[in-house]
Amino acid sequence: MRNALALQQINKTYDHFRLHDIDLSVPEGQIMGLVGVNGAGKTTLMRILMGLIRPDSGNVEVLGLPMPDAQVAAKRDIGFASEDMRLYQSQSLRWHMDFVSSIYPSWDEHYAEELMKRFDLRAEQVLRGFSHGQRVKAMLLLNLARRPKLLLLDEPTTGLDPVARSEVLEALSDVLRDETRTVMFSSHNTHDVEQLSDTITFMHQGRILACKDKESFLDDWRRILCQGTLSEQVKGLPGVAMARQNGSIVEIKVRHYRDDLPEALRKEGLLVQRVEPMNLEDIFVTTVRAGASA
Ligand SMILES: Nc1ncnc2c1ncn2[C@@H]1O[C@H](COP(=O)(O)OP(=O)(O)OP(=O)(O)O)[C@@H](O)[C@H]1O
Repeated sequence: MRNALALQQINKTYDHFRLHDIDLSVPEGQIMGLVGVNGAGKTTLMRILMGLIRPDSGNVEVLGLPMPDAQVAAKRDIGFASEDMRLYQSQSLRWHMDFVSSIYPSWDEHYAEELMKRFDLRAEQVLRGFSHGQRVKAMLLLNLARRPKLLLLDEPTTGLDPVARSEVLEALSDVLRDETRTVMFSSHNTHDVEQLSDTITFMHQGRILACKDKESFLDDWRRILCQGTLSEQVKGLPGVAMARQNGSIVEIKVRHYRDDLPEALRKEGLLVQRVEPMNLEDIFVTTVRAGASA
């Protein structure tokens, strides 16, 4: 399968931040969710993919074209929605739709009308009067109706109420049905990401901590509850990412869980009471706090 985007050994340094040796690729037709806390570097990565920022080193290829050098050609087939993209406040949604359709021959008016109904937007309304949620939906409509080969969505669900969020997530999952379209979207919210993504990437402090499909994350991690006293030896057992004493209970979170771990814990004087799966949010938070790869 061909890659829709590929980043190789990307570095970018700002005064107080650095993207470190980013290697990341997304095959055509896949949905990649990029999860990271504030300041992780998600927007910087997306801007590099769009050719808006030139990395200090490394190679960027988007839809088979080198970026930023071929950005004019590549952008014909990329949709990019981010909060800081400005719409014209004094113009209506219809004006924006006409404007975008005049530039992009791939504009699908039928799909645009369908999205307008689904998002409950009015074409004649002037953007100044739009709420935050309506603005996000308008931005998505303008990008989705172009039917780009690659969609880059920077935090499309941030700041939306629960209803608007589910409408946006539904529209995005419809995009999934088209196997020729690739989507990369960023979020703080693991729930949104796990609903939509084939592959999930954890990013923190400018580094990729992990990149795999959801099932692999869930298979790998376990939370173990034991009775007893936590020792340094337990913290040093293979795979232990977090261990803490809570009264008489010891809680342990483990990556690369192996069936022989309960026996190793018993040898350290702990009485294992429960071994349970972890959800993606817990895995993400534990990974970030452990500061290691998942
Ligand atoms: N042009 C710039 N000059 C200096 N520093 C920058 C610049 N752009 C981004 N940064 C810094 O890079 C870091 C990563 O920012 P970025 O916006 O990529 O993170 P993010 O993961 O998208 O965060 P958020 O979730 O808050 O949007 C931040 O510390 C930010 O201050």
